[in-house]
Amino acid sequence: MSDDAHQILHAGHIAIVGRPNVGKSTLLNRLLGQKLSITADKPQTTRHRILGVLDRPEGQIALLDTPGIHRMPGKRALNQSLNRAALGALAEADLVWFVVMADRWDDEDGYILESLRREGRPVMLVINMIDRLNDRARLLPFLEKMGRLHDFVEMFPVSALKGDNAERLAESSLRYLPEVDAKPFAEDQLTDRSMRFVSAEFIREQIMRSLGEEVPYAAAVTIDHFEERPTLTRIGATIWVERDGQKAIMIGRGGERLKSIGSQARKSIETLLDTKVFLELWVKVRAGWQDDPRFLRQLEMDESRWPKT
Ligand SMILES: Nc1nc2c(ncn2[C@@H]2O[C@H](COP(=O)(O)OP(=O)(O)OP(=O)(O)O)[C@@H](O)[C@H]2O)c(=O)[nH]1
Repeated sequence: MSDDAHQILHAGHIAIVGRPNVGKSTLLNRLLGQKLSITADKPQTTRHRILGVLDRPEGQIALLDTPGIHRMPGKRALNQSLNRAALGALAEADLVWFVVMADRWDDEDGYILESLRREGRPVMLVINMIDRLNDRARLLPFLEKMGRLHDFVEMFPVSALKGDNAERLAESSLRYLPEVDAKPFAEDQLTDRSMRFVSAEFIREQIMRSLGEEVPYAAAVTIDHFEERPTLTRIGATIWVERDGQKAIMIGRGGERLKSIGSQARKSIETLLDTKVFLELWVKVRAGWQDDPRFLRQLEMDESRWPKT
C-alpha cells in the first residue's frame, strides 16, 4: 500500500464571523491566494455569504466569509438579511473563526460571542491586525483577557493583510474538521459561487472604494448578460441606486467616475477569469430596493451549493 492510502483527510465548513471591518474578507483572500471576497476600508462591504475552498494536502476547508454582524440591525430588510446570512453560516459550520481586532474588544464583539455561545460550535479566536500593534507585548495581556471570556479551542494572533500566521491557522483548524475518505471539492475549485456572481461583487467593490460615505450603501449590482468565450468574456451589468442624485454621482462629470469603476472592476474580473473582459455598465434608479425582500433575493442570483461533508 502506498503512503497516500494512509493519509488521513479532514474536510468541513468553517464560518468566519466578526463585527464589520475586522478583516474577515482579507483573511479569506489571503488564504486562497487570490481575491474572491471583496474588501474596502468601510464596514458592511460583504453582503453575501461567500464560500472559498482551501485545498491543502491534509484536506479541504470550505471557508464561509460572512457579512459583519450588527448588534442593532434596525428595521432595514438589508441589515436583517446581512445578520441572517452571517448567523445562517454558523448553523452549518464545523468550526467558527471569530475574528477580532488585536487589543480591541467592545460591545459588538461581546454580542457576537453571545450568539456563538448559543450556537454551541467550537470557536477559534482569530486576533487580526497584529501588524498594527506598536507594541507586541500588549498581545499577552489581551490573550489572557480573551481566554477568560470563553473556552476558545485555540487563540491565533494573525495579520490577514501581511499573512503572518495565517497558514498556521488553516493547518491547525483542519484537525478540528471531520475525517473524510475523499476531498469533497475538485482541487482547483475556488468557490461554489458562479463567476457571474463574483463579477457583480467585484463591480460593487469598486463602488465601495471610489465613492464617499452614503452612495455605496445605496448601490446594488445585477448582471444582465455574461457570455464566456475562450479569450473574451462579455459582461453587461446594472448598478442600482435609490435616487436620481445618487445616479448622477455614480456616473460623475462626463461619465468619468463610472468609467473608472468599470475599468478597475474589469481588471479584477480579468484576473479572476483569466480572459480579456469587455464590461458595459448602466446606472438605474430603483427607490427603496433595500427594503424590498424580493429584490434582495434577486441579488443573490444563485443559491450557494456545495457538497455536504
Ligand atoms: N493593517 C491591517 N489591515 C487589515 C488587516 N486585515 C484587514 N485589514 C484592512 O481592514 C479593512 C477591512 O477589511 P475587510 O477584509 O474588508 O473587513 P471585513 O471584516 O470583511 O468587513 P465587512 O465586509 O464589513 O464585514 C481593509 O481596508 C483591509 O485592508 C490586517 O491584518 N492588518
